[in-house]
Amino acid sequence: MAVFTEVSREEAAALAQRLSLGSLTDLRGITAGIENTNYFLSTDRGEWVLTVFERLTFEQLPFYLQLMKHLARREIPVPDPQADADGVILHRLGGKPAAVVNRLQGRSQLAPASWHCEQVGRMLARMHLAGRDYPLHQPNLRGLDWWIETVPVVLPHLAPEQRTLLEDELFFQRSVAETPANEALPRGPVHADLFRDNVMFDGLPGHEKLTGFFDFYFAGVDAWLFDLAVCLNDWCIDLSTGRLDELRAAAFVQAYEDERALTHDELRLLPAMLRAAALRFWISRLWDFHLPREASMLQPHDPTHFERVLRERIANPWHGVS
Ligand SMILES: Nc1ncnc2c1ncn2[C@@H]1O[C@H](COP(=O)(O)OP(=O)(O)O)[C@@H](O)[C@H]1O
Ligand SMILES: N[C@@H](CCOP(=O)(O)O)C(=O)O
Repeated sequence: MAVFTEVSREEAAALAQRLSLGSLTDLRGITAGIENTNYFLSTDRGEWVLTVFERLTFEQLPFYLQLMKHLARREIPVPDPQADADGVILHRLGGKPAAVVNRLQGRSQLAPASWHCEQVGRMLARMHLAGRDYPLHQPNLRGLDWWIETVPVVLPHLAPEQRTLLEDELFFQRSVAETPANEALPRGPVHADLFRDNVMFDGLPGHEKLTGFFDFYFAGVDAWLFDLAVCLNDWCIDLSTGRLDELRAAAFVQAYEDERALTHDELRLLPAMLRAAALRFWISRLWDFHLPREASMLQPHDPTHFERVLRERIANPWHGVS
């Protein structure tokens, strides 16, 4: 259950009115999600999602909300934060930060085929290009510095062969990070967590169309290739073995490249970046699993999945579409 902060109908109606969204007709708590309180808010003018932020602060939120606004203005289908008459998009409910965004239609595609991957790949590249002139800056807070800080915290909970893998991979990634090729990678705002459950599709089975990307609260400025690698590891994978599914991966990358061709350095670093993306989520899942935060209400994700993916990416490097 992900309603940590109760919002009354009166509070929601007043906020909807202030944002010129019409008269409230329905307010329903959303059970999915682990970080924030989310409600579907309906008015006589449409459907919206009201989020009360439980972890992110008033100081941190402008980077994420303004990024969504920036992308929405450039016709990337992402939730568009609604402004009041003064242009303010960050609101306050129960003393906590809150936002209202438009509701994306449809549902997540949890068993994607090539045509879903193509649509996500194409839109990912468009999103990267649309973010080039985004003026705010925040690093990827789950990047290399965070791995260096967190690996020693999780190591004591691991078996000897897992420790070796984790330490060796961190060493490898630190060396890659210092190379000129890595420094030359094109960068900009990235979603950094664009898994299947953060994308919506709508339409009849077999004919689904992408309706949007959401949950931008791990976004930051990083290499575009990192975003691509995170997606390949989730959208184009055989979940039981961790192997990349060549067909879906090729469809994803080709569609991405229809919008933006990968550079020579990106192609060269793709195998290392697929390892980096697996490492990132192995570390965060280990951290959630062994050091659960007090407020966490849901079962942590299985860390062994990303350990398997990492071993697989090391054993069978994937160099992209030839
Ligand atoms: N803009 C949106 N449009 C449609 N559904 C949304 C939107 N934002 C969130 N949701 C729904 O709410 C659920 C929880 O959102 P999520 O961002 O994953 O929460 P949390 O930040 O708590 O992890 C999603 O799985 C999705 O079903
Ligand atoms: N995608 C990550 C978890 C991030 O949490 P989210 O539910 O907010 O997307 C993972 O699978 O480990």
